[in-house]
Amino acid sequence: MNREAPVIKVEHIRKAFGSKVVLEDISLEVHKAETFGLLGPSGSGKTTLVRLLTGIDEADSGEVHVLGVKVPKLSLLSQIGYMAQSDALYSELSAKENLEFFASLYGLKKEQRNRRIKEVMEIVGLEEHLRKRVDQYSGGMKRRLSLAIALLHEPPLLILDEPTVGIDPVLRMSIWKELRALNERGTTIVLTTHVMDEAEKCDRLGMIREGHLLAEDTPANLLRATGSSSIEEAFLYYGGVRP
Ligand SMILES: Nc1ncnc2c1ncn2[C@@H]1O[C@H](COP(=O)(O)OP(=O)(O)OP(=O)(O)O)[C@@H](O)[C@H]1O
Repeated sequence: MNREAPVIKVEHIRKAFGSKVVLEDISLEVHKAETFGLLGPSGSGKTTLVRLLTGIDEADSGEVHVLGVKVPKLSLLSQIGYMAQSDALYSELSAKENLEFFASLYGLKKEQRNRRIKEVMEIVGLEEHLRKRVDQYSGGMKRRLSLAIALLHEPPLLILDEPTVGIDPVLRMSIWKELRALNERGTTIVLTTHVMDEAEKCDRLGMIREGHLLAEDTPANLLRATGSSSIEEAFLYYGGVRP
């Protein structure tokens, strides 16, 4: 049992776009140094939920607290490394210039900035492409650069929207290793995925479908509770598909 105050506390949030309800009565907690995965099919509301956590969007009702502060709060942004699904990069600039821009935004001093740029580019395996313009990057390379930017200022909370889409299995494995190392150093991670084997790697999983949180527990407990042999089967169980 984790007795520290949760890093994220979501209470009964609801979000609609026009008449379409996208999230309905979602409550969950994420604790320090865990990796919490949001698993759900396309359109289930994962991106909407993580955007509410960052404060980019606001819920219609309910509350979100991050690191003890009610969201949205501008000062929280320096505490969060957010990797959006669509890459927010300056394509006419080099990777280095992009990283320098974000580093200055986060107030990193020159020495720290240079050290971190080197470190994060090594983590994502792009150190050889530092000076290349982003418009010459492949889709997967852009994803990796976006992840590097999210890691740049060593935030205590990482919110990653589909971080490994378009990334090859070898690099994906090394990124997971790095995420684990970050956990061990105290970083809390929330990520979205619809890849089942990736979901299994999370400490806890929230299964989301059509804006409802179907279940939330460790992968092992979800398997046990549903008598499933795979996370995919457990997801189908909670979704009402019983073999
Ligand atoms: N700004 C918006 N205006 C209107 N509808 C929106 C908006 N943003 C999201 N939606 C709708 O909300 C629903 C949930 O979208 P969301 O992007 O959160 O899903 P997702 O689970 O992240 O999907 P994916 O895995 O494909 O990214 C979808 O039906 C989407 O069309």
